[in-house]
Amino acid sequence: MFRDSANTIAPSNQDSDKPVVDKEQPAERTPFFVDKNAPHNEVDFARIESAVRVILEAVGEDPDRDGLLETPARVARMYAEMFAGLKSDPGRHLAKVFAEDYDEIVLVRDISFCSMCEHHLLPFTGKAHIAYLPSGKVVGLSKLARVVEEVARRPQVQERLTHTVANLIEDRLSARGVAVVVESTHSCMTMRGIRKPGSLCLTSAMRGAFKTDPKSRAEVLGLINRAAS
Ligand SMILES: Nc1nc2c(ncn2[C@@H]2O[C@H](COP(=O)(O)OP(=O)(O)OP(=O)(O)O)[C@@H](O)[C@H]2O)c(=O)[nH]1
Ligand SMILES: [Zn+2]
Repeated sequence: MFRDSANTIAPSNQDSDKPVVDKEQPAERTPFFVDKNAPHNEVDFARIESAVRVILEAVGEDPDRDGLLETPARVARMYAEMFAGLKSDPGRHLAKVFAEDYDEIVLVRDISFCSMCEHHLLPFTGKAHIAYLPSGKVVGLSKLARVVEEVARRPQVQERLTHTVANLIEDRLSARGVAVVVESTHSCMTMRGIRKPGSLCLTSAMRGAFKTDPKSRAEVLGLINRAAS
């Protein structure tokens, strides 16, 4: 992330204590924080907006009442954000690697994510833990979180999220082993339907040595499950 200079506030002038906005900045401004690597997906805003109007009418609401006037546009923006990873290639984050003579476990734990259940279009949120056994090259740690973030931004089931991340890391890093464990709460099980707040869904995908060698598997699961110190 970086701070966009176009959005900086000029120092106070002598007449007022209030900061003044730099006159040089363009009328159309980019967001204050811009993450150039964030996933991006164009959605059809107009169609989402008209669909949301239809849904509001169908549930007995008046989409023209004050409080709901901007709701269709808000929902369209929300879907653009929630589904930003739909057409992107999350593997691109694993393209830059560093040669490193290290062949033990690399684990990034507790990567928070928010995804969307494809059955109900309700969020499921939780944490992903990613471990791999490098084969001569390592990747920047943040890139593992970027992969999770991007794969999460799709409508899906947790199982697919889990094995998609594992496959990407195995393929792109030629890792000797990959372990991905995902734990999350599904709103469709807590807010509606069976209504079981507190229920947790755990999924795992093991590849290479973590799948075939019980000792490696036990070691990585021990690290993942280790209580935070
Ligand atoms: N395997 C799996 N199931 C999921 C996931 N997210 C939601 N589900 C389940 O998808 C199922 C959809 O079941 P359906 O019977 O088609 O839909 P439903 O009548 O709304 O189901 P209920 O939630 O039981 O009311 C439900 O059991 C959900 O709990 C997921 O990530 N993985
Ligand atoms: Zn669901």
